[in-house]
Amino acid sequence: MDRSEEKRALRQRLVEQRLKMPDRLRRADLLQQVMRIWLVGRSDTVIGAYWPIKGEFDPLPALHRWKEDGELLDEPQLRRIALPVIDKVHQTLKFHAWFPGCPMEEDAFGIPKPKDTEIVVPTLLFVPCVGYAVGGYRLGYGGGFYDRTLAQLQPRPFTAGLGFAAGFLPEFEPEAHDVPLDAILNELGVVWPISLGD
Ligand SMILES: Nc1nc2c(c(=O)[nH]1)N(C=O)[C@@H](CNc1ccc(C(=O)N[C@@H](CCC(=O)O)C(=O)O)cc1)CN2
Ligand SMILES: Nc1ncnc2c1ncn2[C@@H]1O[C@H](COP(=O)(O)OP(=O)(O)OP(=O)(O)O)[C@@H](O)[C@H]1O
Repeated sequence: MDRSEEKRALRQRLVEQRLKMPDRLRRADLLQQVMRIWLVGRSDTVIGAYWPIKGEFDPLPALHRWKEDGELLDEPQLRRIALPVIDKVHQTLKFHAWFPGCPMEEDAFGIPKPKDTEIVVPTLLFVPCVGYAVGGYRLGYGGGFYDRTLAQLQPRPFTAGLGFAAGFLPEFEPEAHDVPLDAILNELGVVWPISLGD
């Protein structure tokens, strides 16, 4: 098997396993808590996330609460959530404002995306992971959209991968185009960067 066939087989196995996860609700609840605690230390006002597919963790409930927390704190700048929209020409992602109930349409992969809302520039991106590894490396669906987007975005947003513990890949070998994530969170806590304690 060559590298791309190997990655395809690995993706398929991880997605099937994720869809079958018996305790996903509990694990998702834990990861929402990890996200909320982690976000307390950040000062972002625009966060990019994703509309979950194929058993991905849903980051939107925790982000909606993050947005409401900002309103309670009476911050001068309103907090905003954004979702990715594929730029067909450049094969990269742009981020459009999203709010519950916002008009949506399906993209080429059948993933709902905001319809005609404002383009915004997130300072933090939550990135969905099929698998992930030490070093901040990530396995996605093979479109290369995040790699291409991160290679181009100026200034580069802080990137935080989200995945379940079962997606951890101890033997993953990154490729030259893989842009490492700055942090990775799973339902057990922050798993990258590895903290060595004080
Ligand atoms: N929820 C979510 N939205 C997202 C992404 C994501 O990873 N998750 N993306 C992140 O980039 C972009 C869409 N990228 C995608 C790339 C490929 C496939 C896909 O369905 N691929 C085929 C073939 C996979 C293979 O080669 O193994 C498939 O799964 O059948 C879906 C989305 C933008 N939106
Ligand atoms: N910076 C880049 N410029 C051009 N092509 C790229 C770049 N980064 C990745 N690619 C291409 O995208 C393809 C898919 O990459 P990879 O298998 O790493 O995707 P992935 O990270 O799993 O997918 P995704 O980000 O869509 O979830 C590769 O064949 C690669 O050639």
